[in-house]
Amino acid sequence: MAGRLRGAALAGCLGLCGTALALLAVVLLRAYVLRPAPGPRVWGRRPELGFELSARDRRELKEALRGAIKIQTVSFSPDDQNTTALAEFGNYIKKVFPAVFSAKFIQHEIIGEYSHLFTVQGSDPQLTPYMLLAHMDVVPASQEGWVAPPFSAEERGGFIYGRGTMDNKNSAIGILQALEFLLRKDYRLRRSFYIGIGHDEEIYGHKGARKIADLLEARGVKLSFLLDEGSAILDGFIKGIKAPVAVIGITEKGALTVKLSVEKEPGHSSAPPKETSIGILAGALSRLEQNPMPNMFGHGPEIRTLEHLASEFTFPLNLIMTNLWLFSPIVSRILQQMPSTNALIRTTTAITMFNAGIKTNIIPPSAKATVNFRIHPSQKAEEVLEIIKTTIADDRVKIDVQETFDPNPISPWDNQAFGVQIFRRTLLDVFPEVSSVAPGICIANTDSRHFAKLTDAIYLFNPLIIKPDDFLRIHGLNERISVEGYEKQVEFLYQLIQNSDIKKLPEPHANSHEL
Ligand SMILES: CCCCCCCCCCCCCCCC(=O)N[C@@H](Cc1ccccc1)C(=O)O
Ligand SMILES: [Zn+2]
Ligand SMILES: [Zn+2]
Repeated sequence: MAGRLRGAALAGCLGLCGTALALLAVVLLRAYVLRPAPGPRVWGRRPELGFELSARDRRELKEALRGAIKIQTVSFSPDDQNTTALAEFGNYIKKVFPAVFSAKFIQHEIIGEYSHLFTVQGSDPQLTPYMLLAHMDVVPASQEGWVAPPFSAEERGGFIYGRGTMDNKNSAIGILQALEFLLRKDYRLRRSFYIGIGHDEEIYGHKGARKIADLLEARGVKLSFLLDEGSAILDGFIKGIKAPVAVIGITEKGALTVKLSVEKEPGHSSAPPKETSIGILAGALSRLEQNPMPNMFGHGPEIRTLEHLASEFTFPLNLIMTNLWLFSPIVSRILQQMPSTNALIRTTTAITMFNAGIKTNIIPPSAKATVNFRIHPSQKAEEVLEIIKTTIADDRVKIDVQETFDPNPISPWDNQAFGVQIFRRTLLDVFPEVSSVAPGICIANTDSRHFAKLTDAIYLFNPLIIKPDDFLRIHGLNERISVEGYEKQVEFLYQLIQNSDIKKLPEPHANSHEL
């Protein structure tokens, strides 16, 4: 009997060890043998024109950006914009980019009073055009807390400081600068493209980008791809990855802004009711904050980001990332620890405004708050609204939806995706230190969502190397760009325009490490 028991225990143990070993074997096999091929391509041609800058070009490039930063194109709210500055910006680009404005094959139109649309006619009408998008308006900036005033464009230690240096005059001016340099070198464009520069991106883009999109749609335009702001070359954002990695947004989150309000009879504060409007609203807000929206890791493209970057991680994280089918619970717990990575895996909840009370001894008649949700790609606004109602669970709290839109559809990311291959090629040309290019999610919103009817290939990427510290400067204090970083951005755009002139993508080549 004892022998039989021992035998059974041994068999059980062997079974368990066997299962563990088999699991380990599968993990290793998947990690090292079954890794998906990155899909490299062989590109015969290099951009025709190299990006060599004279001292004069360098000065001109820097001063063009600095001049634009000094124009205070601030969007305060949908009905409060600095329209004088928006008009000045239009005059400014005309002055600074004479070749762009005088080329016979470039049509310039002003849309919605202040936005700009450039139609650059290439020599080959058979090639489907693409579009580069940017915006000129900026969010307000406080005067305090900056090392140099936010509209001074002061240069310090190799950086230009100012509102808009990263979001997003660097793109607006950078695109025009790249085209200006190409035109001055008599580059003959083959593929047509559009440049859109919106004037109200920071307040939803209804008068600028939306109108540009409507006009192009009415003209029957279809785009091979569209590139806008929204992600970057990330350096130090992800624990365990040392090298900078290019994460290109293939979708952006949706948004839902709700106004919550509670109305109550006012009265004398000496005999207060059990609950005031402020107390009731504060309770509702606290419930929203204490009960974050569900963790959706694995239901959206965030999992593809990690899979693409798996080989960038050091051991044993590389093993974990290659086997997310097994380790995703641990990974999702790690991701939710940092605000920027937490934003990738769930709909975020941000209480952004709170107003209540009129005098120290009056029971407040009303309390109001605004809560801004950014919706994970796997959810819809309607679903999020239901969760909000259930979480608040108090009929005294009135919920008004202010603005809402669902997440963008997911753009293609494969060997046939023209834009993706062009970005990869251009990154290789301009940022050789970047070894991985991965699809990702834009955690904020951009003007690009207005263009969904013109293309299914919308990509969000700024060719700038940014560190977590830089991310805090966007909409924050001391927004800045390094002069070198801006030169690289212009170089990227300069080469991207040339690379896009390719007729057809080269065939994938299994053994090449070019891309
Ligand atoms: C892996 C970790 C990921 C970290 C992400 C780092 C990404 C860095 C690039 C960030 C670019 C952000 C672009 C922001 C554009 C922007 O500010 N959009 C605004 C637009 C808007 C304005 C009013 C109301 C709704 C929406 C916004 O989203 O608030
Ligand atoms: Zn922006
Ligand atoms: Zn912004």
